[in-house]
Amino acid sequence: MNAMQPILTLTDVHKAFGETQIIRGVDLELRAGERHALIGPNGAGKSTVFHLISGHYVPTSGRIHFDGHDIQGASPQRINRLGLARSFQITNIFPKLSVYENLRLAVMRRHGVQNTLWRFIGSYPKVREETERLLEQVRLAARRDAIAGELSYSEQRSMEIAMALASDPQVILLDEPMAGMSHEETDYAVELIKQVTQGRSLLIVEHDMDVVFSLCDRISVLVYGQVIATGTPDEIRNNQKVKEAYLGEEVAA
Ligand SMILES: Nc1ncnc2c1ncn2[C@@H]1O[C@H](COP(=O)(O)OP(=O)(O)OP(=O)(O)O)[C@@H](O)[C@H]1O
Repeated sequence: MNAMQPILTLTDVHKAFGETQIIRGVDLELRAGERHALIGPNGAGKSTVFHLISGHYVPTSGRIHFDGHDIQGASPQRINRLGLARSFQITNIFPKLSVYENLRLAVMRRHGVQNTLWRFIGSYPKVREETERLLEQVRLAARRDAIAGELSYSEQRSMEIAMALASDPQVILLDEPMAGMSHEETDYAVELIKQVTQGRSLLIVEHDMDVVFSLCDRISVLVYGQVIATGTPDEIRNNQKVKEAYLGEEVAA
């Protein structure tokens, strides 16, 4: 991985729903190995940008380049196979299966072993090993036999991160991973995210400014469908345009 090199680049990306322009020429660069936050007021278009990157929405125009590939218009499955994973709140978790079984399924998916018995048998020890490693990584080893649907709120968030890691992605997208967490849970999740994103790139949407400023190397500010500034936490804190357009007291604080 070549630090400072962009691994994901959005160039003049637009998205309209009917007549309504929501994303109005977004330029955004995620560098290899960095932790990057996308912040902005409610309705600025942050989730829409994530949907565009992950292939759930097709841009109206513009270019999305990921690790040597143009991915605008590609399917979410193809984008995931290329090495970009997005943590979804609970959607691809089977609530009645155990934590271990869920993670094993996610790991098996990566190895393409769900269909072929012979390949499944051949790679089984590897699947087990990787599943165990994931459990350790997100500190859920003690909860391996718990039913996924019965995990505490913050354990569920850890599990979603593990599900995203199962594909061994170069880039991880996290959409408000701390939403609804207590202060202690948030501190714990920040440490966890720091640890599991080592050697990967992170793009995160998060409303908790303490989290954003302590976790991220760089921040991009999205206002009304456009990135108005990108920089280090200090640069963003002192950026006049950002202060005026959006954060004001929060950034100055
Ligand atoms: N599928 C859709 N069809 C029409 N309008 C949409 C669609 N998805 C999002 N929008 C609109 O686009 C705008 C941006 O929404 P988006 O959820 O991307 O903002 P956000 O920055 O993530 O907001 P928040 O911080 O509140 O989550 C909103 O006005 C929303 O109503």
